[in-house]
Amino acid sequence: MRAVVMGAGSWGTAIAKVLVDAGTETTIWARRPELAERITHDHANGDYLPGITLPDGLRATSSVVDAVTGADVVVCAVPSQSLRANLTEWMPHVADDATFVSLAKGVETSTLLRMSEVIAEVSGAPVERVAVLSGPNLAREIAEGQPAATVIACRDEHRAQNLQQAFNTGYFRPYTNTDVVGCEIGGAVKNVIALACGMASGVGFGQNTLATIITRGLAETIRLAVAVGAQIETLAGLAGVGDLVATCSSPLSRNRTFGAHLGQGATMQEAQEATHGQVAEGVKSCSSVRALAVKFDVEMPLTDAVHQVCHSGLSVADAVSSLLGRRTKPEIYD
Ligand SMILES: NC(=O)C1=CN([C@@H]2O[C@H](COP(=O)(O)OP(=O)(O)OC[C@H]3O[C@@H](n4cnc5c(N)ncnc54)[C@H](O)[C@@H]3O)[C@@H](O)[C@H]2O)C=CC1
Ligand SMILES: O=C(CO)COP(=O)(O)O
Repeated sequence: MRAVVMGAGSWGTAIAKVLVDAGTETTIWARRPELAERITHDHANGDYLPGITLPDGLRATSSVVDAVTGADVVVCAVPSQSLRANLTEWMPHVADDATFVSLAKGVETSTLLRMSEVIAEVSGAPVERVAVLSGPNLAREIAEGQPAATVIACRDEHRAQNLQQAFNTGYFRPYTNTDVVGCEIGGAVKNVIALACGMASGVGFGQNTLATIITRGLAETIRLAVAVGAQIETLAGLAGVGDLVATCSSPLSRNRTFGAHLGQGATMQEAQEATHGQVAEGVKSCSSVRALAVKFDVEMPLTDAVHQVCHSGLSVADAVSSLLGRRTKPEIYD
């Protein structure tokens, strides 16, 4: 099996290292030729993963044709809102029977499509050839070889099992799942909830508040996921609660960090500058997740609040008051 990782940001680079460590022949595509050079010659990607030594076996290129030609597995490692444009450019060079793996955690704002749906639409591939990799996987920890597990979801179980072998190392343990919808909704919504946790910690609230946001965030994630067609068990797994807890608790999370700046009183622009323009997917996905919730008639108060803070100028303090001022209700309802 020959894999190509399209995108040499933090997660693309870490997952390329995983693939090589798993014994899979791997190329990584970087937009900038100088970055491809550095990965090839210095075995480093200091912009995204400073201090990490990449394996000698990892080949890098900035040529799309060179990267994609002959690849059996195309791993899509660019941000959600730019996946469509990137993939459109790559497609003329992708093999007819290639398998796609999406790493992106978001929902397209212009169409409300999940990333696997965007891939199927742009590539014309049947959904059985599109997989998703998602779990509690902060890139830096994985690149350091810290143990973690993940989920590889694909409607074609046999394909998921082949991918499981391609990504399986002594420190990175993939489980298979056929519930692509559950994994994708879990991954997209946890970024929004991580923004809320960041806001709370930025304000100075403690663990009770964070646990409340994580738990109620999971409740609204489950409501949306099930409405869209997911299995509830997936949200109790690595791509649901696992990723939610990791992202909401870790200072390494870009979404949580972005939210923390807002909680400390920064404007959106200041938060963007403070996080050096790094992608915090939840900032855009809170709009598409909220729109999906409206479409499926699902109540998502935390997502609503994050959306209003990020896009309607609501202050974090007012968002807190409005969340706590809602009518009281039972913990469990449909
Ligand atoms: N960093 C992490 O710990 C994890 C990230 N993810 C997801 O993986 C996806 C990629 O994330 P990262 O690698 O962390 O992002 P990143 O910001 O570190 O890197 C993005 C890569 O995409 C490239 N790119 C191509 N077209 C682009 C465009 N139009 N705009 C911006 N960048 C473009 C950039 O050059 C860069 O190489 C995201 O959806 C993220 O949510 C998932 C799990 C872990
Ligand atoms: O998806 C992630 C961990 O699983 C990374 O989260 P951030 O994008 O918030 O850094």
